[in-house]
This record gives sequence, C-alpha cells and structure tokens, in this order.
Amino acid sequence: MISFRKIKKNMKNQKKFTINKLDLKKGYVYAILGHNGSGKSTLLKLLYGITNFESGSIIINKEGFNEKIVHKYISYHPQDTCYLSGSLEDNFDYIYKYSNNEDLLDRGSLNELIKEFGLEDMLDINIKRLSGGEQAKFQFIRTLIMNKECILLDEPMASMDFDTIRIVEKKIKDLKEKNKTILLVTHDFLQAERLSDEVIFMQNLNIVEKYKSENFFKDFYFNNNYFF
Ligand SMILES: Nc1ncnc2c1ncn2[C@@H]1O[C@H](COP(=O)(O)OP(=O)(O)OP(=O)(O)O)[C@@H](O)[C@H]1O
Repeated sequence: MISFRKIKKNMKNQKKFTINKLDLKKGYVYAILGHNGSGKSTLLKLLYGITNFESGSIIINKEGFNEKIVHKYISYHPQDTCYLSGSLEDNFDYIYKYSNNEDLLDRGSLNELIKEFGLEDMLDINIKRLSGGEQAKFQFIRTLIMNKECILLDEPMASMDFDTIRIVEKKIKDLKEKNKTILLVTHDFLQAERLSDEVIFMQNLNIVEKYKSENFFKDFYFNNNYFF
C-alpha cells in the first residue's frame, strides 16, 4: 500500500500541485487521466523521488519514503526514452553489470522479452539510431526486468504500433495477476477502460477524484460536460 497525505508542491507561476489523500493498493491497475499539463507525470515523479515537494508525506508499505525504499519497491518508465551511449545490447549489459537490484530478472527472461518485442536483430545497432517505437520497446523491457512491486508507466505506448500495444497491454494484465501495482499515464481512454481497476482523474495540478473504472466510464466520462 502506498499513501500520499497532504502533499503540496510549488510549481511555476505560483501554482501548487496538491494531493490531499491518495491510497494505492497492491494488485491494482490505476489509469491516470487528464489534460496536458494537469500533473500526471508530476505525480509519478513525486512517487519515484525525482521531484521534491514542500510539505506532506508519502509512505510506501509502512516503511517511510527515501531513495532506498523507493528503489526497493518501484520501477519507473519516464515519458521520454532514456539510454546511455552504445548499442542496444550495451544498454542491456550496463544494467546487469552495474545494477545492484536483487529482484532483476535473469538474462534468460531478458532474451525472451527481446524476442517477444522483435528486437533480437537490432542488438548491435547504436541505440540512438533506433526508431522512436523501437526505443520505447527497449525502455518498456528495461522497466519489466527491474521486476518491482510497483511500476510507474508514463505513456509507454505513445509511439508503439498496434501489435506492440497488444503485447504491452497483455504484459500489464500479467503484472496485475502477479499482484503488482501499476500506475499508467495514458491519453487513450479506451485503453484505460480495458486495463484499469480505478481511474485517477487529474485537473489543474490536483486529483479531481479517484473512481472505480466502471463508474468513471459509465457515469463521469459520458455525463460530465467538462469533456465536450
Ligand atoms: N519541476 C517543475 N517545476 C515547475 N513546474 C513544473 C515542473 N514540472 C512540471 N511543471 C509544470 O507543471 C505542469 C504539469 O506537468 P506534468 O508534466 O505533470 O503534466 P502532464 O499531465 O503529465 O502533461 P502531458 O499530458 O502533457 O504529459 C505543466 O504545466 C509543467 O510545465
């Protein structure tokens, strides 16, 4: 269980990002929806500890909140692809060489994922020469092999093709079956409906409400003139 209480973060133009109360349960998929600039990425960055907040608290599994605890429980897929220099294979090798993550999936599992995502013939290519979608596949695989209890996904499918999206959606369902907690930022409402248990709806740097997905898509989404 992850709990946010009375979070306040100063943003640009004297605006404040706030979360009064938010509890995230194990084994749930949360879709984070909202307009551009509503604060979705900021929510993930706060939880991963890469942006600060002025007041309030985050507690992960009753253990508090610091870098060690974050890295024990959480993996993060940022909106932009991050990689180091060298080939695609080099970038996977760096993880096995330098990561001290005890949960890291083994090389066999990595190789299966590389095949499943069709990257096996691209391993020796300089990663910066790969297409946006191929780099996105790399980043998603990297997030999977971290093998953490809570997985933060910031628009992971934005540049993926239809077949790849199907694979990623299946992976997210499999992760849920393994009792992982997923926070998925997406602009695809149909995808959110397919995958999520609950919707966290954001507006103006606040969480408007957390809804059971069936209620959000049945009532709020269609009845709220905010959307039209
Ligand atoms: N560290 C920061 N300090 C001040 N303002 C910030 C900071 N990070 C983001 N912002 C601003 O806060 C707002 C929310 O940004 P955020 O990236 O969370 O939006 P988002 O909902 O993920 O948007 P999108 O759908 O476009 O990806 C934006 O207006 C952004 O410019």
